[in-house]
Amino acid sequence: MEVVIVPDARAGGELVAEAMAQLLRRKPDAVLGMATGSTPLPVYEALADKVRSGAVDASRARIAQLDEYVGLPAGHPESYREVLRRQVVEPLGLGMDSFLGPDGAAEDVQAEADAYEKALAEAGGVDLQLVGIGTDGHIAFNEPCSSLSSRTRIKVLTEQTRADNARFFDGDIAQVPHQVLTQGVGTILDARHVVLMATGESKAEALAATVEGPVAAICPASALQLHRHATIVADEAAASKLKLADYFRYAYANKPSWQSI
Ligand SMILES: N[C@@H]1[C@@H](O)[C@H](O)[C@@H](COP(=O)(O)O)O[C@@H]1O
Repeated sequence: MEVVIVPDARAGGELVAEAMAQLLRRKPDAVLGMATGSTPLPVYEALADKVRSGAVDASRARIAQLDEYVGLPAGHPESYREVLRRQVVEPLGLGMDSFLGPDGAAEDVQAEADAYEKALAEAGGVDLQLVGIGTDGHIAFNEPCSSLSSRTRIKVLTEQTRADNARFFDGDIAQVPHQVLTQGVGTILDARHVVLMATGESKAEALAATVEGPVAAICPASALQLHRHATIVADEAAASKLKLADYFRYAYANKPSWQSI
């Protein structure tokens, strides 16, 4: 995996948005897997700027959802479908016909998960999957000890993740659902390129386990070590516990100029 240490979240956002733009120039109907949370926001802002300025045409892009709360009523502002509609689909000038995602309000949740796997396969698979990381090393909503070959399915959140996400629910953990639908670790590994973005000190420990620890289900993000094209984009604070940080900086500074992330 390549580890790119950037000065701040804004620089990371620009780098990842440019990789998405390059992909769209090469493959205009690419499937972009988009994550929720605070971390990817600079990517979405930078990509929308590129679309507005005409630097890239995203009109044929397809947007795929990573995970979703179970049981929030359709249209709930914190359902990830709504979050991605506000933060990605609309700013890129797309309609929801470009969007792929499971319905967290479906009655038969496992059937919905299976249908989502099928929809992703029929769309030709995800070209670039952006993920964040939880403080416990989760990717999407694959909590510690998730199967590293899991597919989209229902999961129960840890208390820590619910506490971390309570800020989106008026700071009230009681409003954060216990159950979620999430792409599995195996589903994420099927994407052609996976980009994990991490910013801030609170992610430093999980990031060190992801990059330099063993591949282990206790840190689901460590499964990215098995991916042939995984890129970690971390700011200085998130990278602060990496033992090989100097090597990663050196490698990035000396890579071929034609090679993007
Ligand atoms: N399901 C999401 C993850 O996809 C995200 O990576 C994580 C971290 O969010 P943040 O980027 O806000 O720290 O939050 C949630 O748990």
